[in-house]
Amino acid sequence: MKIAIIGAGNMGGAIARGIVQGSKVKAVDITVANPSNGKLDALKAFNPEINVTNNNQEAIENADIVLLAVKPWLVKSVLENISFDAKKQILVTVAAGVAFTEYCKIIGESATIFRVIPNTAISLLESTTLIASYNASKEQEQFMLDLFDEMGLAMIINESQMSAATALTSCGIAYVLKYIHAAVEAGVEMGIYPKDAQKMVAQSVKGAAELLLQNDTHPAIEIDKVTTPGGLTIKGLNELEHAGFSSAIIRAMKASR
Ligand SMILES: NC(=O)C1=CN([C@@H]2O[C@H](COP(=O)(O)OP(=O)(O)OC[C@H]3O[C@@H](n4cnc5c(N)ncnc54)[C@H](O)[C@@H]3O)[C@@H](O)[C@H]2O)C=CC1
Ligand SMILES: O=C(O)[C@@H]1CCC=N1
Repeated sequence: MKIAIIGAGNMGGAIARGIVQGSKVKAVDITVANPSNGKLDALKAFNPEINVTNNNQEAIENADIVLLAVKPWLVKSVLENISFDAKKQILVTVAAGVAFTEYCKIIGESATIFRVIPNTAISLLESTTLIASYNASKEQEQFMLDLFDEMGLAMIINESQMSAATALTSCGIAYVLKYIHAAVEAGVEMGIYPKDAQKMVAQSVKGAAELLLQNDTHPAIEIDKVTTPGGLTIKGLNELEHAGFSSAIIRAMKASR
């Protein structure tokens, strides 16, 4: 299985590195294309067996999968400037907010296409990756699921849920980081060194996530375990709600759909 990745940025670069560390595709079978050399040089330094090029057409020659990792507004021009073979090749795209119908207009309705939305934790193989398919067989879906499962947790969903799920996971990681940033600032104001505060908060967030993932419980049950009647936590929780915390999160998620 040969994969061409067009665009070596945050997503394309991290996916190339992630695939190399997995078991599904060999480094020699990956070719990454990017207009400038800096990111390609970094990939070569990571694993010299990865092929790199400045030429998108050269990258996709002989590829079974063409993975598009450019900004959404470049998708059309990049696809129009390569000779993608919809009979032989599978298109995988990470562009957020670009529907299957848009790709069909360029490469035809019979093409097999996957929309894949990772988040930036893919660089640590800790992504939540959403996958929607168009014209794909069960075997092709399973391959994509297995490929991205090696870079975190991958889930197959319908395209109709892609925008909402992207808000929760791919945009959502930024909202979690925003919470961490704010909590660290609170720690600094209360006299804790930023580095210490960041460790404390980040590990607390990791612990909270693990409680839910490993115990499969509800957040309210875990919150109840923390909250002593008349104690410290309830004072802070009520402050959060007076300031509209839950409402702000819900509005943020809905705004980024
Ligand atoms: N950053 C994120 O958290 C996520 C991004 N996405 C999607 O991933 C896509 C890429 O985003 P990032 O990796 O963050 O952007 P980026 O800007 O880091 O990477 C894009 C890369 O494409 C290259 N490029 C530009 N024009 C090109 C061309 N004509 N041919 C080949 N390569 C070209 C750029 O040099 C750059 O290295 C976007 O469509 C975005 O919607 C999806 C999920 C999460
Ligand atoms: O902000 C964005 O549009 C991209 C897609 C999801 C995460 N980052």
